[in-house]
Amino acid sequence: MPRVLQRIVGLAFHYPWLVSLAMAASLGAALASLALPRLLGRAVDQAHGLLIQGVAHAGEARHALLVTAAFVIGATLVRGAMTMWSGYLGELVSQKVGHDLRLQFFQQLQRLSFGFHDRIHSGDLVTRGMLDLEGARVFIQGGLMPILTLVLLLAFASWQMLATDLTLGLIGLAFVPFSALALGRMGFLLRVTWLRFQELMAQLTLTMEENLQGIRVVRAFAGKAFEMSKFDRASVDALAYSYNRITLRFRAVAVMQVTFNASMAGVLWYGGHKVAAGTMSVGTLTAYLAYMTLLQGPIRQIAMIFNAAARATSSGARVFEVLDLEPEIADAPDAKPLAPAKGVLRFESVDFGYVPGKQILTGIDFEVGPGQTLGIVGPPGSGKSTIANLIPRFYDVTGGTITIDGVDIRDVTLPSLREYVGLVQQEAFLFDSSIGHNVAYADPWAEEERIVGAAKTAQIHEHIVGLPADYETRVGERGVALSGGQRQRMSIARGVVPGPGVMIFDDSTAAIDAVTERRVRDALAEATRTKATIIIAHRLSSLMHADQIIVLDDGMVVERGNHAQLLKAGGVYADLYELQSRSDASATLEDVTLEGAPA
Ligand SMILES: Nc1ncnc2c1ncn2[C@@H]1O[C@H](COP(=O)(O)OP(=O)(O)OP(=O)(O)O)[C@@H](O)[C@H]1O
Repeated sequence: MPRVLQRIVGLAFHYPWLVSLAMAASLGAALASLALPRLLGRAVDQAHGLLIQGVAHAGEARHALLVTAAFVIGATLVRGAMTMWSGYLGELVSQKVGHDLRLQFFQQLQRLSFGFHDRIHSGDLVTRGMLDLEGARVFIQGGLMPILTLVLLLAFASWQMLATDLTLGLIGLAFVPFSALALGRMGFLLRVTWLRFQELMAQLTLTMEENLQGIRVVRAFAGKAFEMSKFDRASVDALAYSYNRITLRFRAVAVMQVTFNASMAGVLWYGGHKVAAGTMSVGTLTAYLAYMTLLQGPIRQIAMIFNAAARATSSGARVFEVLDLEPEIADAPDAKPLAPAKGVLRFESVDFGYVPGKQILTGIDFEVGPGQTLGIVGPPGSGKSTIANLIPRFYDVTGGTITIDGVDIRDVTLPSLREYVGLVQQEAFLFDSSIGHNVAYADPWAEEERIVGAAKTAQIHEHIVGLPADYETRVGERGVALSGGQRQRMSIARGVVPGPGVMIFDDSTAAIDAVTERRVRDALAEATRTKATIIIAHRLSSLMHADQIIVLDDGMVVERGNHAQLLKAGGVYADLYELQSRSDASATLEDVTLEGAPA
């Protein structure tokens, strides 16, 4: 059995009692089924006896026939009840395993580092967590549970047929090698087909997800036809693989059915001759045929089991591939919770690259203590957000160190570090939940006054109280009911609630108008009075009050000082300030470089 299937079976055995009961019920169903051919054979012989003996022993024979008939009914009832129980318990176990796997998968997605999420698209992960996981789950009820009944039925019926009459038994089982060959071929090809099908489903999910997220862009740029053709291509390919799968399955079923029917005809022909010659009773031949009929259902089912096994092998491999990953960023074995004394954040010769061989940051040095503000400015792509991502250890530095009060952040536990570092990101993502829940996301037990206080700091309180259910108002999917600036202010409020020791604002006021931004800034200055604060911005008015400003270019610090010192130095910062205060407040350092120094 492939390792993936062994693992799935292992998961089912986390419920040993349920599995044992289901197996016992399967066993009961198989035994009851196996009793039927013999009973039927006996009934035929008894009826035949009644026919040839005439009235001589009619009462006795009729009684015997009735007893056999009662046994047939009893065996049928037992088989029905046991089949129902094994089906019910099998489904129960598989649902429990599905639930466990879903939880493990979701937990793993939370554990895995940003580097992993950069590499694998969320659409692919959604497919693995839903469709592939389902493929692994259904193997338990559709593959593992019926297998015991099938093996028992096949083994016992074959043995009975061979033991009663070897030649007739061999004729009856002649279909087995052909069926095994057809099944083996089908199983191998199906595994490949299922894998490709799952990959295509991931591609479809990805396209659909991207389209829903970017529906405004698609509509604005009339991209409907292009997106439709992209989706259609993947969908047509997936359909082709589905056809391929169905064809493979039905081809194998056809081989099995034809060879089975040929064997059955052989049994009738050879057995008929024996009955005619008086060397076999009609009842024995009937029992033979009944055994073969009994095998017909399982043989059809075997094709389905092979299909379920092939699907589970490819689907399970995709699920376990994610579950087996170790997060690149994890607590060191001897990590201790962060216990900051003063709360001084220091970058010492920090180098970083997202991928090997492509350096993004080089030799970054700075220090920011409690009550101090560091401003970071630089052209787009110069590495400002990357600096912000390194502080809560979304990624680890590739050179140098980041310390808090002299302790390397790689030596402290991740939860304590991330609790200590508050990051208000560029993209103001909001959950589909109430305003209050969104603001208090980092601390769901925050008292109302803290939530309201944070909203007031972010200058969004007035707007919230004007909404139909103020703090209970639901924010639409991804916060579409709010404007860009309102979402950014919500995001600032959310960053302020937990009251972390280091606050980082990554271009988090870009969508807010200049007047409101000034008010946010003043309120934030008060709220972050005792914290180490980092402000990343293109608009210099957002960070000119900072104690220290660093100017980044291509991942390196090219200028450093406070606003007055930088103006005096007359470098790119001074040029940008000139440009922004003269005309264009949204001008960036890229514009300065493009334009050259303003006149
Ligand atoms: N997850 C990532 N994987 C690989 N490269 C990345 C990743 N994120 C950013 N980069 C690259 O790192 C460089 C710095 O990006 P970063 O987002 O830090 O710039 P930035 O200065 O914040 O830009 P902006 O002002 O536009 O926000 C860019 O060249 C970018 O393409």
